[in-house]
Amino acid sequence: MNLALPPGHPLRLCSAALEIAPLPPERLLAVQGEPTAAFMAPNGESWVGIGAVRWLTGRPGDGHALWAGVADVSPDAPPPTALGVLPFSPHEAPDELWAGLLPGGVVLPERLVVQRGGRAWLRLTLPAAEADTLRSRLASVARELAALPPTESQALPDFEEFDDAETAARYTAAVGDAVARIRAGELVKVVLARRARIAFGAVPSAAAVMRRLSAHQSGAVRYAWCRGGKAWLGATPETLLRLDGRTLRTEALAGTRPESRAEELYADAKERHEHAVVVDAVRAAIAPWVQALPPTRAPGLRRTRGLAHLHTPIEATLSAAPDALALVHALHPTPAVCGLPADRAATLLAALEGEARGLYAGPVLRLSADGTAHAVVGLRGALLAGRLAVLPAGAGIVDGSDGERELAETRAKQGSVLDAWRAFVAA
Ligand SMILES: C=C(O[C@@H]1C=C(C(=O)O)C=C[C@H]1O)C(=O)O
Repeated sequence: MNLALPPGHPLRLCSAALEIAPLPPERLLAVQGEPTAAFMAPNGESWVGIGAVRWLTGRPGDGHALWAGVADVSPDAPPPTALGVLPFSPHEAPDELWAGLLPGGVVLPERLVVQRGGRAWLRLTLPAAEADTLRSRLASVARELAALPPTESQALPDFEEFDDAETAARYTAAVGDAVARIRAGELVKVVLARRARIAFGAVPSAAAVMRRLSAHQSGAVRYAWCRGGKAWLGATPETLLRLDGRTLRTEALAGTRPESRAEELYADAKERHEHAVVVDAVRAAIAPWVQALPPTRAPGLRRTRGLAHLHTPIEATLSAAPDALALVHALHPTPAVCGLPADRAATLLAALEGEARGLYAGPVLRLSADGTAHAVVGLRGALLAGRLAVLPAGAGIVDGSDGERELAETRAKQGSVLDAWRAFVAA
């Protein structure tokens, strides 16, 4: 084996890949890892990482540290790829619910299964000192994966929602408070979230929960971060950024209706305002990084199963070599999940929500060694802890927002997760 770097150095890693038989990516969530992380794109490409050979906080500049000293001996296979999740706010104190899943970070997985174009590869990355064992360990991990039982096909236990009335009343009151502050000129927009709490009759497998979401929301990016017996997983419609060479693609996604009433979004001044605030903020965030901002354009619609959003794609060419993590930090949090001005909105939402956001609305990352990257926003998700599932969802509050309507919007967003689970329970 011809490694470019001398073995024996603790900072050196070697990485090799082996083609394996494709398998449902969700099945891999049953493999215990510290952590197990998944990123599944609508085009069928998926990455599932198990364990970590490097685990960084995800600060700007960490990208270089991820790949430094990694010798890839399988350059014809899909490249080494890091996966990660970042909290909504690095300043928030985690509560009991999120303990174990936080602080997140960016992980170079020890075992990585990449699938694309109907093919699958297992990649193993190890300290270079263990390079001699790479091939035999690849073969034995491949055998273990091939023998995994199909846990993703298990039926989901029945479930029910509890304590909704109390949190619903608190939410409508918080919307009233926020509107009063917006009218007083303190801020322009704030996104307020609330949790739905679900009790399953028995502990569900994360693989089966994820599979229902994948089947129902195949047009979304599905993600998972599992650690210490808990999982944060979901199917999000929102991309924070995509990088391919110097091409940067981002978007504004805000303004919501049930899918059957999607066309109303165009004529609704409040939704158009909510959306325009996000467009302006995203353009301002990328302005220092790009050669030229694209002309502004009228929003279109993004339809997910059950919901529709106003959507403005924004594409530009970067003026220098990309640093995906720096761009993620420049864009996050957009006013689609926080508000405007961002600092006032963050303070207000923390006070009014009264519960930690944890990984909800935080960036979910796929960073590949070939420089391509995709970051999405951790929405439409559920935190699984034993028989409990907690589903956070929010709605953008501006002048003119009504508490009951915003509450209904958060329920509809939680419904996109619950409907996926129900569809299977009823089948
Ligand atoms: C905050 C959420 O969604 C965000 C808020 C939206 C809105 O206020 O219209 C729409 C899409 C997302 O950007 C969520 O799903 O929890």
